[in-house]
Amino acid sequence: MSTTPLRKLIFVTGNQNKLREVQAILKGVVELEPRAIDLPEIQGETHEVSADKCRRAAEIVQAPVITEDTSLCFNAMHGLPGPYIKWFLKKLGHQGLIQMLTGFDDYSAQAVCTFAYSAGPGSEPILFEGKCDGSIVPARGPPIFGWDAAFQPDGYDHTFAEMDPVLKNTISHRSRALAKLGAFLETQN
Ligand SMILES: O=c1nc[nH]c2c1ncn2[C@H]1C[C@H](O)[C@@H](COP(=O)(O)OP(=O)(O)OP(=O)(O)O)O1
Ligand SMILES: [Mg+2]
Repeated sequence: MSTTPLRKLIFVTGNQNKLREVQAILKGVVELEPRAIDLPEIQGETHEVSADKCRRAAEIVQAPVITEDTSLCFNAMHGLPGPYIKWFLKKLGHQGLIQMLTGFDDYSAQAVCTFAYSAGPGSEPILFEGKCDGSIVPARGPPIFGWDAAFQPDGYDHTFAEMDPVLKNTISHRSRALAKLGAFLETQN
């Protein structure tokens, strides 16, 4: 019985926690070559930020590449902070995120993950989006990965930070986006 060699792909990200999850989810599908480059990010909607990151990454590595951008969208705030969540979290912490919503009284939120694939420099990125509905809660669980401790997915009693990582990786925004990316990569050869 012959086995097809795994497809290799460069994943540009400055975030080790993302990388760990993506490697776990894509295990056996794609062999990732990580590049820890912190790409500049434009302002705009999530899909615009994602596509721009991928174009820049393809220029830098001069090869096929994937990048990813994650948004945390508060429904009460019509999707904000969205792609700017990194800076809100950095300045305000978990407690500040929930305080932002006390005036609205609506704590529902959506985690959105957008992968982008470019076949190389000058090749327009293709996007793969995954979403997970939930709510912003007082932080519970180890504060290891971003806002995981403050996000509780709908239908579960635990925050992402409290969950077994295997469970997070089966229900998360990231796993849903990667299911689409994986299916696309299967069609490429
Ligand atoms: O599943 C997640 N659970 C909790 N927090 C998360 C998750 N995924 C991203 N995050 C955090 C990281 C950063 O604070 C912001 C997204 O910003 P984002 O620009 O996509 O990530 P980043 O700058 O850390 O890495 P990259 O070099 O790939 O852009 O939300
Ligand atoms: Mg970033």
